[in-house]
Amino acid sequence: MGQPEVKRRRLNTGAVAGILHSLRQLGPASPSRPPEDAATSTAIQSQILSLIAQIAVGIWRRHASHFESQGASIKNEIVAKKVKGNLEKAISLISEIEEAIPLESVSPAEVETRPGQAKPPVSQHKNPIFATGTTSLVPADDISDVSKSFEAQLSSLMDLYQPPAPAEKMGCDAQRQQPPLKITQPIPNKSLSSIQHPWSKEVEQVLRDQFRMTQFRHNQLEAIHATLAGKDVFVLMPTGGGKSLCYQLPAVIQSGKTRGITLVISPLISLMQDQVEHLRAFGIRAATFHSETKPEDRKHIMAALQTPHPERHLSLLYVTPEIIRKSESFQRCLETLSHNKRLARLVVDEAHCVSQWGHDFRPDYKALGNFRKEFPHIPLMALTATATRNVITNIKSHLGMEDCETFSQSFNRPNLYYEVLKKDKSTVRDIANLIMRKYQGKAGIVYTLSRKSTEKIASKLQEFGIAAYYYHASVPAEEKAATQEDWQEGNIQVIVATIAFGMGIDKPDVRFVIHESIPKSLEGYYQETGRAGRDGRPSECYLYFSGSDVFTLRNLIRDGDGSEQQKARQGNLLEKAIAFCRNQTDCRRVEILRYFGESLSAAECGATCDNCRANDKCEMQQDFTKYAVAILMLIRHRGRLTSNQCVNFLLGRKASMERKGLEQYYGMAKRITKDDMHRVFDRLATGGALTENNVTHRTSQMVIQYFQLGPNAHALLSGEQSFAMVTKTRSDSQAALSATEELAGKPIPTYRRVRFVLPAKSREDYDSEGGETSKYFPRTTTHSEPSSIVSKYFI
Ligand SMILES: Nc1ncnc2c1ncn2[C@@H]1O[C@H](COP(=O)(O)OP(=O)(O)OP(=O)(O)O)[C@@H](O)[C@H]1O
Repeated sequence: MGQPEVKRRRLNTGAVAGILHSLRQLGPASPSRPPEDAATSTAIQSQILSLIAQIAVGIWRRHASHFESQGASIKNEIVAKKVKGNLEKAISLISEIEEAIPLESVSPAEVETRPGQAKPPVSQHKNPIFATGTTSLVPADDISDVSKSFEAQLSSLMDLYQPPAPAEKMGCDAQRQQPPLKITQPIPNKSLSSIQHPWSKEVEQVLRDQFRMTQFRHNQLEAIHATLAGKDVFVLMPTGGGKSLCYQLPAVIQSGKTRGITLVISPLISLMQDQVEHLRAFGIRAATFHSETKPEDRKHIMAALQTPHPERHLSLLYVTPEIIRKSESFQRCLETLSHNKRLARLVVDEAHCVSQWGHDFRPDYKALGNFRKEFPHIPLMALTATATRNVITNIKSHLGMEDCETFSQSFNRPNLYYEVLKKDKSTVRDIANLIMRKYQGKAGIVYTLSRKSTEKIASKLQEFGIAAYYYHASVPAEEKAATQEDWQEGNIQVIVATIAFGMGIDKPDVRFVIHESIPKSLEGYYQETGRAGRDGRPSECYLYFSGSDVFTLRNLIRDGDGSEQQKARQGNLLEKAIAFCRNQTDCRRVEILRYFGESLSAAECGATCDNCRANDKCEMQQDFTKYAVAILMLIRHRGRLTSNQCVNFLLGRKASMERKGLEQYYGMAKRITKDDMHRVFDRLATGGALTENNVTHRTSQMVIQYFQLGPNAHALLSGEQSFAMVTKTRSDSQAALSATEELAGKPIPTYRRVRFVLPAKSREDYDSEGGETSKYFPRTTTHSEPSSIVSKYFI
């Protein structure tokens, strides 16, 4: 029987228009909705609009040949309409494009034999939005790929847009049952009245009257309840998610299980001061205590802490970890506080600084490990926006809070677009053009590696007429504050900075973050890009990648003062960042989230990264079964292995592993790239063929990320299942990036032969994370464990 002919389906703009009509009917803020909903509604509408524009551009790209003459102008117009927020016009332009695309007949056989794609059922689309008239949907169609991801995102946005449920049905339980909210917006219509705790009423009142907020964001209330109940709490929230409220609000509650002062450890003096000013504006008593606090203020604070009711003088005290470590008189105050049962909790902000495994370890944070031993009954709260699973294990074990309540949230920042570009001699000019073309009057940050290059790039941008200014650790404090303020107020458009700039920045409308050079780790990259789009509106992140930057960073690590183990750790973080840059296949959003142990389907990216958007990819389905099985066999043989041990052995690279009995596997993957082998490994882990087992090393306290066989290993080992992976390359950029790869991809031994040592002067030119901190918390060589190999140079 002849198979029916199907037609490629187009995006149904009529249905899209229908959705927008319903959105308008729902209204931005109906009288029954609390005011915060208006912001939510606007943010959702703007995301829907952005999706529509992305689809339009996607369709245009895929069918550019049909619009030789008018294509570019239509695309530009759509982008312009998107910027102006004109929904109707954007939709009608999509229709115009659609009209120009002829429906093509495709035989099912052709659809089925397309390489690298699963067999699609030829059926009507399940979602009525996309099931149109008589035209059948062929999911393998490239347009429907776009519409599928659009559909997924749109339906989750529509879920957020549901009319409010009756107040009595909402409450703590109702909120817990909600799927994790990926957009960091206040949870709409959450009733506070049904929360049953002795402190519930007071919490509600303080939120409204003192913090002047109407809603809690995702996990805030849960974290507050847990700490008020005297439990240890670990809060993982994306940048800008609202971590501060989780400890600031409980600090003023009188009806919790623990009373008195909330002690907050924070790594940056300027950050503390901002927080204290903010709290004082709300009428909350707060103070800072650090190396620069005037003696009379210190005396005053310490006297207050020793009174029977210190909370009458202070609710929150922000201190640097260095004070906890060094000041004996402060230690005595803490003992008195604890003895008087007036130390309500210890809060460790930016808790990733505790972990030597993380990207921004601070030796002074290490001393916090003693707190639990000295004050076993004081509840702890640790908060961070960037921590991989093993860093989390490390922080908890170091602070002695393994049994804490953990509140984690998706790290996904759906409004951010990610793109990696090739860096060459004209990069600064390209950056200037990009800013002038796309970001007229919009704020942004350009990150670069060295202090000198911040100054050079800023002056180059100024030559183009861009209001740019530099910022790095050795800029005098007053100038730094003035630069930040000017940028915050819009007098400076672009800050060109080392990583010294950023911690604690709460500017909502940063529209772009450009990395002019590769970041030292993906945690750093996530944190730095996280400064864009805190208002939830679409914003872009560009990273310029070059082999010479990799070369510089590898040498900085190699020539650092740390132990071999520490260098290996720093090297590992950098290698992951390099692999991310060189990857032209996988969705960048998926890769970032995978790094933090979170899984997301590429469809959910909705073409908001360069790899998902690229239409010049050449796809190939490759069978990697023998390599996947080899990984599993090695791990079965050894019980557990790290991904590097395993991959290096198969690649035939220097491996510490005993080869006896495993000779057949050593070097068997020589022809495969290291990145592809890591991709195979990662996919086995996400597919359940491997399971992660993080182990804290007893003596060094390092967390080692081991992998063991997982429940789905058997199917591969028994030959029941094969393992294929799509490899894609991008035709134009491939040549360009592989040229840089030639340098970047070279193993370290090559550099050893041509020993390259950065002159000491140039090493000083690089900043560590929170470069300002180094000034206040000098990391001297007397410390046995330097904070970070790279940062050692910069202090
Ligand atoms: N429930 C809420 N309702 C409205 N605004 C809120 C709420 N919670 C926090 N905010 C606001 O959100 C912004 C970000 O909060 P906050 O500075 O605590 O984020 P963060 O998680 O510490 O971010 P980062 O990791 O980047 O420092 C602040 O302006 C804060 O006032």
